Amino acid sequence: MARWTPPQGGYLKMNVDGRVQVGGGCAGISCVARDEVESFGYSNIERQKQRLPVYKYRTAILYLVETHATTIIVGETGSGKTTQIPQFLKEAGWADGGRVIACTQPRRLAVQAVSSRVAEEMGVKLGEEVGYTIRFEDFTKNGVTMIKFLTDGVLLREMMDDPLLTKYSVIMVDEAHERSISTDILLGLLKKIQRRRPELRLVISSATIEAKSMSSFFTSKRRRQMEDETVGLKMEPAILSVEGRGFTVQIQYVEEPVSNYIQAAVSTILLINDQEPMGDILVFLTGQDDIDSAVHLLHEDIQNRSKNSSGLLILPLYSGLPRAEQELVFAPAPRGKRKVVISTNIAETSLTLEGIVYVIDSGFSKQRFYNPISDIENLVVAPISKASARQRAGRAGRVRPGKCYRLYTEEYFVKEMPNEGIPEIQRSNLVSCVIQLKSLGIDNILGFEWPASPSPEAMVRALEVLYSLGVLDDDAKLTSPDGFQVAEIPLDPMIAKMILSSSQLGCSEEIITIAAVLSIQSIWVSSRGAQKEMDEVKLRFATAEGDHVTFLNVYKGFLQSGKSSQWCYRNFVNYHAMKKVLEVREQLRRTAQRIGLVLKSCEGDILIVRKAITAGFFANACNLEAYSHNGKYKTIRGSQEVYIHPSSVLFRVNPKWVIYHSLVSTDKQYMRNVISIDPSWLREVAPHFYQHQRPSSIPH
Ligand SMILES: Nc1ncnc2c1ncn2[C@@H]1O[C@H](COP(=O)(O)OP(=O)(O)OP(=O)(O)O)[C@@H](O)[C@H]1O
Repeated sequence: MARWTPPQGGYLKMNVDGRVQVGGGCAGISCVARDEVESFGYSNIERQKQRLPVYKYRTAILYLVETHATTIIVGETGSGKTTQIPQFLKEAGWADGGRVIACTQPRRLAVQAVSSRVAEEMGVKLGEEVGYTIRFEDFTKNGVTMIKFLTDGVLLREMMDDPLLTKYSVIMVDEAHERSISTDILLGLLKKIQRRRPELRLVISSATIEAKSMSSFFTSKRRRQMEDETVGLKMEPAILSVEGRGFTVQIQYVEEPVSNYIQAAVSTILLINDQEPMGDILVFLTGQDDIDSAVHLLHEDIQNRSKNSSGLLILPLYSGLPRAEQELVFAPAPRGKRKVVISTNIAETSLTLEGIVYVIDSGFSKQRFYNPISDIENLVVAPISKASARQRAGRAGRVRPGKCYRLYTEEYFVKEMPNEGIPEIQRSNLVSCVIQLKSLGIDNILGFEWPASPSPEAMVRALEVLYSLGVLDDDAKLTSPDGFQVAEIPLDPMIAKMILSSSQLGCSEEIITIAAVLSIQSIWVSSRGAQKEMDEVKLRFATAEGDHVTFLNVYKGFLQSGKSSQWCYRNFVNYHAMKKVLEVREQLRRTAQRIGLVLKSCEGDILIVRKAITAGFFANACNLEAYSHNGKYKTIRGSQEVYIHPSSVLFRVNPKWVIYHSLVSTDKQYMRNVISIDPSWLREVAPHFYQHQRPSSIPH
């Protein structure tokens, strides 16, 4: 990850381009002038709806959906696709007779935000006519919910119980341009479903999608033949382009490339605060570490220098943040305060934060990159695409005109920034994806029709891992019962396998707690500027066995305290995260019971807990280099150089053999959540995987 040296203070010089890049047209609606901004009404929802560009296309959209199996709708960000199209469909009767209209989103936060907006617009209670489902959370009512927002991942899971998705009349796949891995799998499967259920309508909506390539994906000889069978219904997709945008967003670029985007973002916040009229600020950085640094720098400024900046209300936003803290970004800023939301690209699409007038775009995001040769998946800070940059700018023009400050030059934007990002499926580990397809009965994965084909190497790697986990058999079919059970658990197959093994070993209560903690980004609060104190407190829970066992101690302490928030505060434990752990744990216990696992505690026999972890994560085993003084490990498979992350309780302890849960890549490859193991367990739990290993590298 590139780290730039901070600039020597001072504000950035921005270069205002006269052209309006985002939101230029206002769709025939006259844009409000700045002095009108404050009084721009939120009151009349109906009037707001009618102002949206998509409103003029209502009849056209309904006609196309009626007459075409698939309709592709391309429209600028803010044109009203997400919030309005499901309502049009409902009004036209697509939810009559107990049928449901689905609208998928790549991100959980967007699902929640958009569903509450639509419920508000329709004047109904969220969870009734309009509901939502995200992993571990279902806010819908059978027979009552007519419009359901859900993540694309959840819709994939629903196919396991109902492969033809029979309760849905229309499925709208929103933000298709993001090309998330689940969106791509979903598109491939929906195409298949339409062969069996031509009456199912698809609406694929996107801000920037190359409509032609999506259209050719949904066009085939077979589909043309189907037109003769489906009287009056066209199987070839229709494409509709919704002209018009939200409000004007003026774009500003830096004159010279910035050397440190965090510092540059902070300087720009202060610049806006000093020089621009009231209005909230949304900043796009890459991840929690960047965001924490920016928040820290801003707080320093508030304390040390600028009196003005005391009027700032600073709010971080990232997916690992507990829900209650995420929701703060939606609340209006107190009078006289300017809200500054510092976010990852979680806020890039579908979200409307009402007060946002200014957007600061760092030009970077954290992206997944998987190398099938080394079998390592990293989250890397990488430049965003033009499509993302436009989405980010669009967050400023949602309910009033705005400004977007791009922390890169115009020349870079025009000449170097790629138009579109690489689809996630082409840069991800495919283990979860393969098991999902297998569980849906798609046996010929290599022959599956993908909107963008994944690499054969990644596919083979995934098959190999699943085979070694005992999830697939020699014919690459799901094994029974293990394979089917793993597929039923809505977590990474390695975690699912760990849970399965714990049921056999008699420690499922402990392993389910660990799985719940691992599904949360972090159970610790950020150090509140007291790193040393925090490290000391952490030591109270730490064990020489590693982080997973430490989590068990924290969980135990939390229960013994009577689930006290005070206890959490004293111990630097995030109370909301622990509440989430309880929730997820309950869900996992229910899933485990449903699929026939034995729920049992090992009453403190930590050795079998570590063995169960090894049964899921044997592929992540590492060995400390002989005579290594700097804690250098090598992965058993692939011989990659890795180190224990400083946040791990095993940092500096450096046991000889360890297993990690995930890798993060900064200046080095760091293992996060690490546990020490006995290497003889590796051959015991995964004989196939380690059979070709040099005998000397794994002791018997
Ligand atoms: N929570 C909200 N509060 C106020 N206005 C909102 C809210 N949600 C949506 N809107 C209004 O509706 C407009 C359209 O939002 P919608 O999400 O439907 O657009 P979209 O075309 O799907 O854009 P995107 O591709 O960015 O999601 C917004 O620009 C905003 O004016």
